[in-house]
Amino acid sequence: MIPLLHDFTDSTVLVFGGGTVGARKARRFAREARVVVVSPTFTDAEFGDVERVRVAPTPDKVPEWFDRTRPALAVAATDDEDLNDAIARAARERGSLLNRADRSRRGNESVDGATGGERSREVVVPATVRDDPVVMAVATGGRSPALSRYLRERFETEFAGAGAMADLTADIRAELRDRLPPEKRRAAVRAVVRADRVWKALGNSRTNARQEANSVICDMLSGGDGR
Ligand SMILES: C[C@@]1(CC(=O)O)C2=NC(=C\c3[nH]c(c(CCC(=O)O)c3CC(=O)O)Cc3[nH]c(c(CC(=O)O)c3CCC(=O)O)/C=C3\N/C(=C\2)[C@@H](CCC(=O)O)[C@]3(C)CC(=O)O)/[C@H]1CCC(=O)O
Ligand SMILES: NC(=O)c1ccc[n+]([C@@H]2O[C@H](COP(=O)([O-])OP(=O)(O)OC[C@H]3O[C@@H](n4cnc5c(N)ncnc54)[C@H](O)[C@@H]3O)[C@@H](O)[C@H]2O)c1
Repeated sequence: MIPLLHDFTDSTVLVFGGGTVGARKARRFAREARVVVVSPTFTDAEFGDVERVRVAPTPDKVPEWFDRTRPALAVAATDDEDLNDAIARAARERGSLLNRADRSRRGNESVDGATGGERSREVVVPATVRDDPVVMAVATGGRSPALSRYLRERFETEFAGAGAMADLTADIRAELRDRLPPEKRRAAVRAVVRADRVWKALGNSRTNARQEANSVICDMLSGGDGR
């Protein structure tokens, strides 16, 4: 599987299942997509700004929900395996992406009678660290979601300030565009993102970080390594 970032603006995500997992997926996609959650019961957890439909479709009724909502992505998060299989079939037939919460992937093992190729529209939801405009995603091929979560927590601590660093270096790159030749400009930006003192300064204020970055660039241009 190859990670990609997908823009869900103006798209619909159809979630089946109103349990803890359905709520987590609904929250995740509601930041961008219109989300419809279909389930006979809804847990107390936060679902975000979503449309809830309180029904329990049988497998033969699932395609109607796809026709009604035309989802870019469907999430099968019910505790009913036959229903999750029907959701997977409908997603394949209608050309929607599919996220199955009830199956970790083990090689090409058959799921709902699908062959490896037929699972080509399946997606895994990774553990995600977001510090806009930076996003980091972790997956384990479905083998160990607990490890994904642990690594995500480590990244959150280790890379605090990454969003601010992206903004800072974007500004620097724009300002150096007319002042340095491309090779030197790239070297300057690389020196800044690698400089511990800039990361430390980002924890205090952006003004400090900018000053540290300028000094790293001066050092670099005069032959030092900038750290
Ligand atoms: C990353 C994250 C994103 C999210 O869901 O938002 C996510 N699971 C998270 C947490 C988590 N899930 C589970 C535990 C308990 C510990 C454990 O079992 O490991 C914990 C940890 C916890 O809760 O602490 C149990 C579990 N998960 C799946 C199954 C079914 C199965 O394996 O058959 C079962 C067993 C059910 C059972 O039998 O009990 C399946 C999937 N879970 C995935 C994603 C996909 C694979 C991602 C990958 O490749 O790593 C995949 C395949 C499908 C999907 O959902 O996309 C989110 C962390 C968010 C965060 O905190 O950052
Ligand atoms: N991806 C993950 O991280 C993860 C974690 C734990 C469990 N799981 C798997 O995901 C499934 C869901 O987990 P959960 O903890 O949210 O379970 P849960 O039992 O809390 O929730 C299941 C939901 O499905 C709903 N449902 C039942 N029949 C339905 C129907 N016909 N149509 C629509 N909705 C229906 C139930 O009302 C309930 O809201 C589990 O069965 C498990 O296999 C995945």
